[in-house]
Amino acid sequence: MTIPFDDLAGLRAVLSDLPGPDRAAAEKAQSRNAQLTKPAGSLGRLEELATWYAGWRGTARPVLARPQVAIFAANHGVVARGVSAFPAAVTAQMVGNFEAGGAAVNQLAQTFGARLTVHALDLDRPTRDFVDTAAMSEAELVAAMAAGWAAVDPEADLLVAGEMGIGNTCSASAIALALEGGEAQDWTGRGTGVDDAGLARKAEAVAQGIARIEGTRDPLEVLRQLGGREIAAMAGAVLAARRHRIPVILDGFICCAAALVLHRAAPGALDHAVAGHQGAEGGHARLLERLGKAPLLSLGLRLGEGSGGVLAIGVLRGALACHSGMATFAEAGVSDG
Ligand SMILES: O=C(O)c1ccc[n+]([C@@H]2O[C@H](COP(=O)([O-])O)[C@@H](O)[C@H]2O)c1
Ligand SMILES: Cc1cc2nc[nH]c2cc1C
Repeated sequence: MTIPFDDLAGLRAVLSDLPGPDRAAAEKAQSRNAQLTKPAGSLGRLEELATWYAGWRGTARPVLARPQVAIFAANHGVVARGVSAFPAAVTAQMVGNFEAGGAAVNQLAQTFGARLTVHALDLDRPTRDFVDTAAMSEAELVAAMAAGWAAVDPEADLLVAGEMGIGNTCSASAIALALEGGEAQDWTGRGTGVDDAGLARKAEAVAQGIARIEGTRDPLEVLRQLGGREIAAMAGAVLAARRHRIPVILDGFICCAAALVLHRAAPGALDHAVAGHQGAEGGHARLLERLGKAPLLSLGLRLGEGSGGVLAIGVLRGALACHSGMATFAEAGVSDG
């Protein structure tokens, strides 16, 4: 599908015209759920998950056939400030590892039957250091969001958006602080594992970046100012999924910061998304609260690369297998009470 925007005005137009779920399909799914051979409500959140998925796919008895995991990679100028435990070169090295099948997400995607696509975004051209200046120009922001949009397979029936980018927890923290307020420390965590001095440098970079753009509230402008490309691309991908009515499972802190931009830009923009997990990164739990999303899993992950979102495909698969495969009371000849 062609990309329906080539500038910020076009992006805003897309955000103001988001499709909703198929309510009739969701109602049919709800009524099927009520007839399945189990005490009402006994499958807990699996029941609402199946109904939610049915509504977005427009069918009362859906199956999950073509999940896609899209990983976006980019580099960050702010890394020069010593805000990560790893050097920027690791971003490109890990892209090679994804392509060779050697990363955690490769194993998880294979285990949960998802197709993995990897999208490296101008790795040789890091975004500018957001402490000093805007991370991206308008054209760069639009290009990164368009890359995210284009990465989504319109035939997919589930999207997990993931990322790889040394330094990107710093950028994600700054975005969260700009949009949600509070103190830099509230949103700044250890990322790949920085020590106390690194954590202090990181919180300082976040605070300075926010001071530089003081008063900027527009979510897309916050994203342009604070970067990075993979965060913008994830936002573009989640938006494209909405256009195709493809349900989304969100991953960790950085993915949720990308989602937050959409959430603040258009109320309800994340209705087609669930939170895959709550990770260990400082600020992720708070961010999920602000998104109004309860995580499906809580495993102490802080890897990124879509890992927690892919694990949650297993939960969704379980929910849909029960919903679409179970017998009704009438079919099984079981007394319904
Ligand atoms: O997803 C998360 O919550 C998460 C938490 C901590 C680190 N990461 C990953 O680690 C990298 C960013 O960490 P850092 O310390 O370089 O900012 C990036 O590649 C992320 O995928 C991811
Ligand atoms: C090795 C490594 C793998 C990653 N995967 C996602 N972020 C990462 C960061 C590092 C450092």
